[in-house]
Amino acid sequence: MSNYGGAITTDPSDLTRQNLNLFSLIIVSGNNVSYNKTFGEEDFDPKRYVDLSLKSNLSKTQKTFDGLPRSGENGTVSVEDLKVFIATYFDDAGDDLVYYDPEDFFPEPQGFLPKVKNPEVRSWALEVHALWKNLSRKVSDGVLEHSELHTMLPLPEAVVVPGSRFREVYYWDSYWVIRGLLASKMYTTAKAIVTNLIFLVDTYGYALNGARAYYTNRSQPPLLSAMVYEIYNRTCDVELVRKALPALLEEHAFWNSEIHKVTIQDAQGSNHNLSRYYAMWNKPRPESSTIDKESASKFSGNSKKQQFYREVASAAESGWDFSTRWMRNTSEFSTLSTTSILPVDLNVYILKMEQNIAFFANVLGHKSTMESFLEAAEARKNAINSVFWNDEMGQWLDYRPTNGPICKESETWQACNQNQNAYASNFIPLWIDLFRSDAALVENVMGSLQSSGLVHAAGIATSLINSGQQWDFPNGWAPLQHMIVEGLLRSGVKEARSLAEDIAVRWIKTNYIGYKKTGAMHEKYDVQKCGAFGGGGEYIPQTGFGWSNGVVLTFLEEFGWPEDRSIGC
Ligand SMILES: OC[C@H]1O[C@H](O[C@H]2O[C@H](CO)[C@@H](O)[C@H](O)[C@H]2O)[C@H](O)[C@@H](O)[C@@H]1O
Repeated sequence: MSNYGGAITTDPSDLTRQNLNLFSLIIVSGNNVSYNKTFGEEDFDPKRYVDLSLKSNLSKTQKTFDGLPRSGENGTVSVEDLKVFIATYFDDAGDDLVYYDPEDFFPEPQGFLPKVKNPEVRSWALEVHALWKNLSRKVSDGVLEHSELHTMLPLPEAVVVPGSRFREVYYWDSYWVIRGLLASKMYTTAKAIVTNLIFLVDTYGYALNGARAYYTNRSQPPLLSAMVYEIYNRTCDVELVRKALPALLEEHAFWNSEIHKVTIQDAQGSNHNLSRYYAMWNKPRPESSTIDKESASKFSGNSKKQQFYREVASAAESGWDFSTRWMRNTSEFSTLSTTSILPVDLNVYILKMEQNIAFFANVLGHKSTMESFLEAAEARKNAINSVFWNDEMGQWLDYRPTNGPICKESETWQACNQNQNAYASNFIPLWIDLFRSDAALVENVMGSLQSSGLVHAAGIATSLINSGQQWDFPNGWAPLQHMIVEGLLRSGVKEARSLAEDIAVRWIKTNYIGYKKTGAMHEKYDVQKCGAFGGGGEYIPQTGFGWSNGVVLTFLEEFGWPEDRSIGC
């Protein structure tokens, strides 16, 4: 288990032990191979190289690599030699996961989306449902027997991957995959995903960003308790709750540990504890090493570079990699300052975790745990209201303490430190029953959402800033649509329900038209145009796609689709 209390717990030699293969070593150590300029095709993706697995042990492979002919001042290896070397010593990326036929998959499960009456929509929904088969995998015997040759981690159960370059399980994606699997009645597969995440918490002390050795320095938005809650709601599986509770307590401690916890004193002098993202890593991300090095080249001096790398990895921990949300100057990527920001959504997820732990403790009869987590939830709710809520705007805003990097001593709250830019995350508290139980508040927030400029023809934009980063305008992401729609829907306010349905219909249509045009479900969409997929960021747009499939199925289950409603834009 990792000791996340320290500043950095994982160095490259540690990574080697944890299966990070030769390519990550080459990339991490900055060896003289310039991949992005001299090697590979136009769609070069550094992640591919850290996903390859070694055919035999590292020392032999390393020796051969060291012996390759070099030229020029930098001792560059030729593209041809490198290609031969890779083909000889590595198996392909993706070979370490094998296709898996989920036992609970049926082409048309009993009771599938009963409210979807329109035949065209129904037949598409069945195609989306069938994608679970394409995305189901299990780790190969090679990974289980020789994990030192792979960056893939040896998960005990079958997995559902997002798709394309994302060949491994991702933490927060799994929540929407599970929501979709529940609509598809695939309860065994949903539980297997949770079992894998519990395995990661048991092994590392927290749920990793993804199931790869190079993700062992950070987590992702903490939604494990929400996954267990949804599965329990459908299956009443008390054993699952019993298995999950210790892992959830451990995860809660992780997010409240020294590196994540920040104390803010409000205008009335009361102290509030909130959490931030903070990756245990201050080097280039192995899966995006060439890109990170190039971005860091602006900084002179090791310590500035290291701080920048930590901000980058922490933004990846947020799931919003990358976004102007994390930049002090929204037009300058190098001003990334993730660890200096208290994010609304992270604290909402932790509040949900606290509520869920209290609920599970009650199910298992652990009264004192229940009471202490009800108290923790109440305290965090107050903190969210005191630090993030902006009454004039009717939104919850990220908070950036005055003095830049968050210091140990408690900071005093100032209104001007709230980030007033419109982000979809400003509305995520609606997802929590504690915030949506007040009808007047819901109406206020709903009005604010409608006038924010975020609601577009094909869904809710991530932000209003077109920065070229993928978690900004004009991209819309399935998880953000889902949390806001579900929040509005469950508020019980009539107008909020109809706004929720309106957004869900726009989202379903854009997914449908995009699917008909391209034959695929996409990772993100362009909310300006119905049927257009999103772009920007550091990799080419991906298809598959776990959370998009999950959200479409969840929306169709909730709202249905009447026979006479057109699916065209
Ligand atoms: O390889 C670059 C980054 O890719 C991941 O982030 C994106 O995809 C994930 C899977 O769908 C998603 O969870 C995340 O929100 C996306 O931004 C990965 O999670 C990053 O850590 C990684 O550096």
